[in-house]
Amino acid sequence: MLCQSNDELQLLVNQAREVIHDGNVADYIPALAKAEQEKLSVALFYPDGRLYSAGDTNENFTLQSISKVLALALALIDHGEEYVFQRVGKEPTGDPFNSIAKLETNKPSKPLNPMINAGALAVTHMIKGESVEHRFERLIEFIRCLSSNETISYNEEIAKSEYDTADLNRALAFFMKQHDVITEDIEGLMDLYTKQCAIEMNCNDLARIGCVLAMDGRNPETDEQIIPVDVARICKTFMVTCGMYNASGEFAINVGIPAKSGVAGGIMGSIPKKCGIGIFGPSLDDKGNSIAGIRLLEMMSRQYSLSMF
Ligand SMILES: NC(=O)CC[C@H](N)C(=O)O
Repeated sequence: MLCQSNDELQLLVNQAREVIHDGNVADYIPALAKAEQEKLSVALFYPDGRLYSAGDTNENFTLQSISKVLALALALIDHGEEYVFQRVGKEPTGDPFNSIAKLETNKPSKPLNPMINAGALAVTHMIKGESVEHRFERLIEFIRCLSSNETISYNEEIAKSEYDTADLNRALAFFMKQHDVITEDIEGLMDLYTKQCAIEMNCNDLARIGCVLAMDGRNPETDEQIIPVDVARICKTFMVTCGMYNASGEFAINVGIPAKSGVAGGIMGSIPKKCGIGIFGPSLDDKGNSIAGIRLLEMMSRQYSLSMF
């Protein structure tokens, strides 16, 4: 049986806190280094509207790489599968999320999947709109709709901090421009991408988004089909194969659910037909995943038999 109370979750949060000091907060984006390492929160959102949560649940965090799943959904809605996958692949890399290595060795020169930075930049490039501002407005409206929260916004300080220091991402983008995967002005794309990564919410909002994906793209409360069924399926499949960076294989064995993490410490889980999970814990392991968040999911998976496999 799945979790039925906040108290059950609180016990798991207390146990998972034990590993917090085995990790570190991300600091390659300077503003992220200010995060409080001890924070930890979790929320579960069920299709019948129940929400269970524990820990620092009011704490806001930026989506970072979790936004890659949502940008992919919008690009697939905008262009369809064929167009998108002509420009970005479907295979895991086994490399760190910001690696440039396989961009050069893979032929034809396109990023291997939409969950690594190169692939995400190519996907964000595909979001339709009349200007960078309009494209960002479309993406954030989409995310407001998915989370049923009209107040979702982005963190300007973190967006600017990443924009000012994102030279590795610029390098990835310029490489892809040389190979016609990206055709727009790179500074505009970096502006859009860094704002996308800085979209902010708490674990309750994230659990609601996870639940929409779990319910094949349908908002269980309003019955609105926000994401087409096939697009939701593709997103969840990438979450399984590439969602936890180059720890996705181990995570599939130890936890066994579609999940996507970000370097601010968020993890979005989506258990097909059952529920959405939102986690925030900024202390990261050496692969860049929330160390206590992973521990929490491992314990939840065992206690509630969550693995799909
Ligand atoms: N892994 C992540 O969360 C990376 C996102 C971050 N904004 C980057 O592009 O480097």
